[in-house]
Amino acid sequence: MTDAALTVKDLWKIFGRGADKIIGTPDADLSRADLKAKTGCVVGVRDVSFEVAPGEVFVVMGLSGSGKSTLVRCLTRLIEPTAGEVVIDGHDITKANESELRELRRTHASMVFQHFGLLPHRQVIDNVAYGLEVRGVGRKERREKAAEIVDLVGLSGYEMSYPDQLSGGMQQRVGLARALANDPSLLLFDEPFSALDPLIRRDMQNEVIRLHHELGKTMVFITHDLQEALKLGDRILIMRDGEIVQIGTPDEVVGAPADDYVKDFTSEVPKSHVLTLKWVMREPDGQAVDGPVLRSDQIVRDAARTVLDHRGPCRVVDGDTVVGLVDDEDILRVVVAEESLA
Ligand SMILES: Nc1ncnc2c1ncn2[C@@H]1O[C@H](COP(=O)(O)OP(=O)(O)OP(=O)(O)O)[C@@H](O)[C@H]1O
Repeated sequence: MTDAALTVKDLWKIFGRGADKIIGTPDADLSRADLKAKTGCVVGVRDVSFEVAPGEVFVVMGLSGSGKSTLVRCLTRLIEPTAGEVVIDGHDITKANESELRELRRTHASMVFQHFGLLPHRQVIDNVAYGLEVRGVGRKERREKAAEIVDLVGLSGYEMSYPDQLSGGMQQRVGLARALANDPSLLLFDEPFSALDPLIRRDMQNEVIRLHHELGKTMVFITHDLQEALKLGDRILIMRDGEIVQIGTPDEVVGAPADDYVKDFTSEVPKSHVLTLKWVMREPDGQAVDGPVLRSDQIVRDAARTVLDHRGPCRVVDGDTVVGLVDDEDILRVVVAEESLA
């Protein structure tokens, strides 16, 4: 038993007839293309395991067709997994019967979709209150709760509007409010901002960050956009052909990409915005050093001014221990590499 908010163990989804007979046979080791050619079945998710800690923002990213949507839908059995285990908040989703599953979806895991899925004939307030209504919460109480959440997502004044009177960004705020109204322990986002204009999209990302600070909910966020993943994620799972290629913090994914697929994703990222000093520092050489002391988990860009303003190397610490030194050259190496990309 772990205290993870979400545990996914040996999860498989194979689409097609006879899919459940493939796992455990040599055919399960075939590549996606070979399995399709031999059996007609398509691997959506292949033997995926990971844990998400309470309060963590866990991003799943990969190119189109890599299996992100299938994975997130398997978490609440909107798609039935072929094999494996999913435990949310101590509840084994894979063993739940229909009514337990409905209850789990209502109270433990809410989903925000790209196509908002709002009820067009209902006002904002009743869209947000819908989940509470289904749970049998009385009209007065659910409207009060919904009004609170509408305010929380910045939609005060629009309670009585209908979805088609709102912009895409605002509709997605309603989607977010509706998911939050159930007070779930886990929020699942399936590419929620992909259809929005870049500026609105940025606003919504900031909104998610703000809500996360305020509410501390555990989040699983699907995206194909690395910038979005780096901005939001405490950790990022990178998928290809249904499989995990790498799981790491943003600086690990950028600083030590697992293979060329990940390297390709990260090659255009401004490294100084993501890498921490840990990735650029040198070994301490035993010489006495004075001046500024910086934390190893500080982002290079944020530390740059201090380092560049100081003559000679600065100490980098982990707690009380000096773990390295950085000087102008170490900082400039990252920044100059970045400029050569531009
Ligand atoms: N119902 C289905 N039947 C057969 N194959 C499917 C089905 N749903 C998805 N697939 C296949 O499973 C693989 C993973 O698809 P999935 O939609 O999960 O990828 P994705 O990473 O979410 O892509 P996108 O970003 O385009 O949504 C793809 O090869 C897809 O064609």
